[in-house]
Amino acid sequence: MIEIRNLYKRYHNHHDSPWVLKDINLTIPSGVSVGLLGRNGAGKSTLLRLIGGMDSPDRGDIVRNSRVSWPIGLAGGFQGSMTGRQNVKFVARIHGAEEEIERVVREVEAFAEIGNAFDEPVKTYSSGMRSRLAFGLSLAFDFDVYLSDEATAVGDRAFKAKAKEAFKARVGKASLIMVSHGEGVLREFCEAGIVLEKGRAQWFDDIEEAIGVYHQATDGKKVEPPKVPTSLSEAKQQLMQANLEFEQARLDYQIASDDPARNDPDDALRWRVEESRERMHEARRYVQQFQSQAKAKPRKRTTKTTKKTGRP
Ligand SMILES: Nc1ncnc2c1ncn2[C@@H]1O[C@H](COP(=O)(O)OP(=O)(O)OP(=O)(O)O)[C@@H](O)[C@H]1O
Repeated sequence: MIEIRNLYKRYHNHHDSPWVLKDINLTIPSGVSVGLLGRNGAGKSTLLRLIGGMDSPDRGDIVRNSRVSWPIGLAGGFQGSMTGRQNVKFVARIHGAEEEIERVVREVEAFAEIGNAFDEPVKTYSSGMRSRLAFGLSLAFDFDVYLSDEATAVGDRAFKAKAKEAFKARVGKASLIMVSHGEGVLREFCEAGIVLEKGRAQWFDDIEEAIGVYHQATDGKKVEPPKVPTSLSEAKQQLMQANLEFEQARLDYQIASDDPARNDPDDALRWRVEESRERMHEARRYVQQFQSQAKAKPRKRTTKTTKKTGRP
């Protein structure tokens, strides 16, 4: 269980600087995976860092009765002049896993899949390679609660799939507190949700309810959880809708990318494109499934009957 009591946080220590988080009171039960939602700048990463003990609150307390990870994939802590292998050994040693160093190194090397670069200095890595190393490192240790800040957004499709599998393998043994703009990812991994709005936090036992409240607060939209189609025509209708949503998301992303005032479209737009593409693929799979079922079904033989006798 993690208890957060009367927590306040702001970044500049003069009195008129705004509170990023004010008077947060939450109890996160053991074994419950939680999604953190809120618009850009709402304080999600700040809260996650505070829970992980990487930063301290201005007021209030966080009581952790379980082993809590650092945010998965946090790549900032590596020593640039040391190789990936040396960094991993170093962390394993300070984490008190002296007798397990070889296992940790093996697991991180296998997970990160960065080839010979594992023995090159980390300062030569791309940000994706750093994230892979950091992701592998977090997962090589057993925690009761893993913290994840957009960690599933790292890497290409294959790596994302692998990251998801790694998370799934831990469900049951450990829980997650996850920040993501990807609602599909939150639905997949979290049961409960916390919505941050104007420095305050609201707890929901059901992630679906949290997603609904978040949308209501940000864009006034009512969202429905994705439905499994029950017929070919329903599947086709969903595919048409998914195509439209994908095109719209792509257009919004393109407009934001072309806008010289924004140097980078935000994560929320990127996630919308990714997720609507996923939904489109899924909708297409359902259509194909119904079509092949229809083909496989033996057609009912219609036997002609004569009107008068009723006999064939
Ligand atoms: N190190 C820092 N120094 C000063 N201000 C900061 C720092 N980190 C975050 N902030 C500010 O605190 C607020 C909350 O930031 P935070 O990154 O926690 O939000 P977030 O909800 O995770 O946002 P996003 O969805 O954009 O990642 C923002 O206004 C941000 O500018």
